[in-house]
Amino acid sequence: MASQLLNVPHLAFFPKISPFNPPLFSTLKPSFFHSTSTSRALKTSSNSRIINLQAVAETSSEIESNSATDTAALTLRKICQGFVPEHILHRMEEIGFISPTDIQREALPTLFTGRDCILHAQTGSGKTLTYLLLIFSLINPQRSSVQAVIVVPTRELGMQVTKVARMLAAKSEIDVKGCTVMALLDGGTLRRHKSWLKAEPPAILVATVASLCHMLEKHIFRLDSVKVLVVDEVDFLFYSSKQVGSVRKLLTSFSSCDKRQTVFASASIPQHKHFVHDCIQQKWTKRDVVHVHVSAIMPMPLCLLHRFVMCEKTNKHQVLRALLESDAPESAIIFVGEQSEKSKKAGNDPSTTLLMEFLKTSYKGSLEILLLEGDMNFNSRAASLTEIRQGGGFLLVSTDIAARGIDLPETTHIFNFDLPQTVTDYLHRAGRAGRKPFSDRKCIVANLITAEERFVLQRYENELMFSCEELML
Ligand SMILES: Nc1ncnc2c1ncn2[C@@H]1O[C@H](COP(=O)(O)OP(=O)(O)OP(=O)(O)O)[C@@H](O)[C@H]1O
Repeated sequence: MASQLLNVPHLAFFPKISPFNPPLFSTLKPSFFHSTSTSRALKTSSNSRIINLQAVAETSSEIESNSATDTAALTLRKICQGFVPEHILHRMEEIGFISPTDIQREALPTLFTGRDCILHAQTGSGKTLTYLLLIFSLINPQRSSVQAVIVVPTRELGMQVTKVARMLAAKSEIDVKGCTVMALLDGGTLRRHKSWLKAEPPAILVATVASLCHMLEKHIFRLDSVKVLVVDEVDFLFYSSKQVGSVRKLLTSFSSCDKRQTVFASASIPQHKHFVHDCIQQKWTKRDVVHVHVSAIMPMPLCLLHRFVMCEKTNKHQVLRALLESDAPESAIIFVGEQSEKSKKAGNDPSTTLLMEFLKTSYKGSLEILLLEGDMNFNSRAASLTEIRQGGGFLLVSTDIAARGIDLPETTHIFNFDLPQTVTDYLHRAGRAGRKPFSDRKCIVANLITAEERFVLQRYENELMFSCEELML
């Protein structure tokens, strides 16, 4: 193991809080929200709509948990017994899911009562298993209809969720028919899926928004028999993707919140009180939706140690190589910014290509160098992740496409070769490391910044409440 990683001094967390720069990540706002989170009635900047948050408080409720209570004896089996079929519980334990994570302990009892929930917990905290256990508690594999839909933002996340669902649903003697899980993802062969959906609908459908809406608009199937609708990375789908219109349609036109249980999940729900309000007002959820907020005062996992190296833009490749040599990560993701339209038009090579070329010629370590970016075709994207999952250490050069939801538990280091554009992006990129729920292993998030970018990183530190140590090379 790398000496750098083992010898990192224990960082005390002294968030830099100033009255002008409030540290509450929960008050982060998409640009169309007013910034004052404390007032009861707020005006949105875009349409002067008055929001009465009191109304939200009267209907929905919030479970806020910041510390792990003494529940050593509480197992996932105990929480799920009587709700989740025995053969799923057995599989769950075979895979190694024995003790509940905080979100599983806090949310599952509420989910089993049938209430809509917003699962709001740190990256790598086990939200996927939480909603999958709910789904397995509700579906009947003997029925030939789509009973649960999980909506995800990217094909990669869809493949990952499908894999976990299939692992849990693996055929058993009890469940003779087996529970079918279909991945309906952008870039797939929709023709084959159309016939499959019509002939033998799967019990669980994991889908990206565009592919799902295409099938619904073409009347290939309907959501009538859907008991649970999950939207994973919900804030991304609502605030950052171009598909927000389709997501809204999915929640209100193609199905009704009264007829299903709705679950939203993310590690970041900016302005969550407004979001809960919108859920109720827009009928995305029922009125008594529960916001389960775990580690509300600690948005990022404590096992992440954050550092920065100040350097010239022109010197970043060399600095990265020096960091790779000194830290010798077991596996790492190197995040690079998207190429701008202007740079594309000018015919420049994207930073990802330049970095790949540099690493291939000058990195002398043993890790496999792989690339993942949106412009690659779907097959190459799948090949990169498949190679990673086959084991062995990797250096994955990626744009933000790998920042959401991707679970590569062996990742010990994140390098922000380019600083992320937003504080939310920082949280999700950093959260690709430190993904072993009960491990106290420290992981490193290293930022390569220019002097002018220091204040941006400082802002991220304030808002996400972490402290970044300067590293001198
Ligand atoms: N109860 C458990 N015991 C052990 N490992 C678990 C448990 N629950 C989940 N995990 C593991 O924790 C890791 C992170 O889980 P998951 O991908 O669901 O995180 P997440 O909360 O969805 O994170 P993100 O917000 O980044 O998407 C996975 O490798 C998963 O297998």
